[in-house]
Amino acid sequence: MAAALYSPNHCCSSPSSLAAAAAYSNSNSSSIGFHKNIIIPFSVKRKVLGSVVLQSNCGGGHLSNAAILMQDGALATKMAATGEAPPKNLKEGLLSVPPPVERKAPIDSDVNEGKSTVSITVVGASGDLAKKKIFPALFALYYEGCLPEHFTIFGYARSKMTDAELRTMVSKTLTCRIDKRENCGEKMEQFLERCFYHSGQYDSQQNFSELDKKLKEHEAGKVSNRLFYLSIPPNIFVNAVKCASLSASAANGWTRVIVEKPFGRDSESSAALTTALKQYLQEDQIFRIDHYLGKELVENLSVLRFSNLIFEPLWSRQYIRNVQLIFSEDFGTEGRGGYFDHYGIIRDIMQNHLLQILALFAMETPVSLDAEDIRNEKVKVLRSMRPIRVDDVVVGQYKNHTKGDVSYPGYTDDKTVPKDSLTPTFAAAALFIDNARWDGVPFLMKAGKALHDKRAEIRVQFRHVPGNLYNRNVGTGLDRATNELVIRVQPDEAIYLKINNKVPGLGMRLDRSNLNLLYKARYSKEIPDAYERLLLDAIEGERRLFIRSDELDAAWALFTPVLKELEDKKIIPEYYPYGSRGPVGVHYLAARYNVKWGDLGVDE
Ligand SMILES: NC(=O)C1=CN([C@@H]2O[C@H](COP(=O)(O)OP(=O)(O)OC[C@H]3O[C@@H](n4cnc5c(N)ncnc54)[C@H](OP(=O)(O)O)[C@@H]3O)[C@@H](O)[C@H]2O)C=CC1
Ligand SMILES: O=C1O[C@H](COP(=O)(O)O)[C@@H](O)[C@H](O)[C@H]1O
Repeated sequence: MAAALYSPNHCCSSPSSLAAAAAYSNSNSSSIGFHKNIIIPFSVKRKVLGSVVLQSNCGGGHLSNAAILMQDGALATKMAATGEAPPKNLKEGLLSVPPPVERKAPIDSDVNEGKSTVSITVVGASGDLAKKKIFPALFALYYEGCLPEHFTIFGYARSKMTDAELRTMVSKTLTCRIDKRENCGEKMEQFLERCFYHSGQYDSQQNFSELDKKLKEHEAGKVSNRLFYLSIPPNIFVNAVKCASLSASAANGWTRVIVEKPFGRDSESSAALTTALKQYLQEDQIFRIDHYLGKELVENLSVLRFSNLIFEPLWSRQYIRNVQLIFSEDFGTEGRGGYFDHYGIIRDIMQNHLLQILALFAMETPVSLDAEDIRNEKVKVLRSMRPIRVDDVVVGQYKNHTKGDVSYPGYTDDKTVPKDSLTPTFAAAALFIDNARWDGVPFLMKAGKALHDKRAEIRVQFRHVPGNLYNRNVGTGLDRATNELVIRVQPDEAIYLKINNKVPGLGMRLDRSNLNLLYKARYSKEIPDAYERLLLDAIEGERRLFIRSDELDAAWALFTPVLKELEDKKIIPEYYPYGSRGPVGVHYLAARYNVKWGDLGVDE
């Protein structure tokens, strides 16, 4: 029997391991995979017309190598990324190899073959994000066998720490999704042994040269690739990039820099940041992270739309009445008030996370899944957007609230926030895309902190069924009877479609039900954290989920004028109690466009 095996390049490239896996797959076993010649569990096994396709834990759709077991038992590999032809002696019609999902970005085959190294430096390693997200994500990748064979992780910050102290700090925070898994302790030990620390200033080339020296020792003469993750406040981005680039760039491999948001606070400062970064880096070395693009359900948005015939034909003004992009958190700016007060919720969430989702949602079909093709389509959406009117924006700020014995602080109770701050902790806005597909469709965004629940979702409300035979049975709630598609990004990831159906029985009464794909009911595997996907992508040179500079410019061009107007006019936010549903103004905004917020309805 013939078998076709697909594997991500970084996990599985050895022909002998592929052969072993192929043989194993033929033995009617449960799902398998392979890593460094050792068979490890895989998550998915599918039959494709007599061939067996395996996907690894490291990438799902990010497939790059296909190993083809031929009839005579010989094994050949096909580099999907290079488009190399299948082996000549492959008998025609023997195999059905589904087209690989190509990653056209250069796949670092040297890394996979163990010839080169990847050094990851977390700049700002002593900080909140590094502890909370970056180190746990790196460990999860290591646990899953997704990091290259030769890798080293360095923490870099001003704080004085030894390697051992960094390891202790990191070990305390590895309370990630992996921590209850088999062999977690052992894996963690192995992971920590590959973590080191260097203390230095962010603007000292001398200190970065010292780091370079240490990195070289670990790279041991191999081709070196270096990834710097800037997990530091934005005012020191440029200094750190300058020093890293001039004094610690890879000598003979790639150098990439992940930059955390905020990328400026308006068009001007963002452009200045881009110009400054480009003094030291090429655009293709800069990976601007928007971690919402790494979330599973956001990643699934294009799959849902472009791989299901039933959605794409409805995806326009003809059938969609409005789209809602909703973000809410049930806690305030606790601990981050100093940062937040300079930015506010529009810059913190709307201009990046929600707008990126909107662009993905509304873009035309890209030519391919190639990063540039997708980003080209997103930019077109952003550039087709109508300027936001200040009247189409509602801003709010949370105030203190006591519930029972518990007292919740107001935003300005934070000592790092000025008492008279007008910074919005909540905002809602109506946006429009002036193109043929979306003309006149309101895209309503809403984002807030210290609200009654935590959620991020996309709601698509469809139009009424014309001449609906069943209007009579629906009664006056015609609005409630329209279909709604909900993509719940978090928590409890789900995609559900509200449909009308008949209540069973002899009468004719209509009911509203959900066709519900609840991920935790459908899949036993945990959903990886967004940072895992994005770090892996950066290591692989996959830019699809990172923000290109022209996307960033277009996003700022949309929001800068309205932000300026809100700030110049000193618009006073509507105050809402901590833990409430937010300012009532959002209902007036929605009503102006004949919209009802889906999350505030009776049957959300
Ligand atoms: N925390 C979060 O949840 C999120 C953070 N971000 C972004 O990620 C980046 C890092 O965030 P976070 O970890 O919270 O930041 P921190 O405030 O924790 O700063 C990270 C490290 O930078 C150094 N640092 C802090 N302030 C200064 C300063 N004024 N001058 C020089 N060095 C300083 C400190 O290290 P040392 O003193 O040891 O040098 C600190 O440990 C920021 O750009 C932030 O906007 C984005 C999304 C979410
Ligand atoms: O970028 C940010 O995102 C977080 C929310 O991220 P999530 O993955 O936990 O939903 C938000 O709290 C923070 O203010 C913002 O800077």
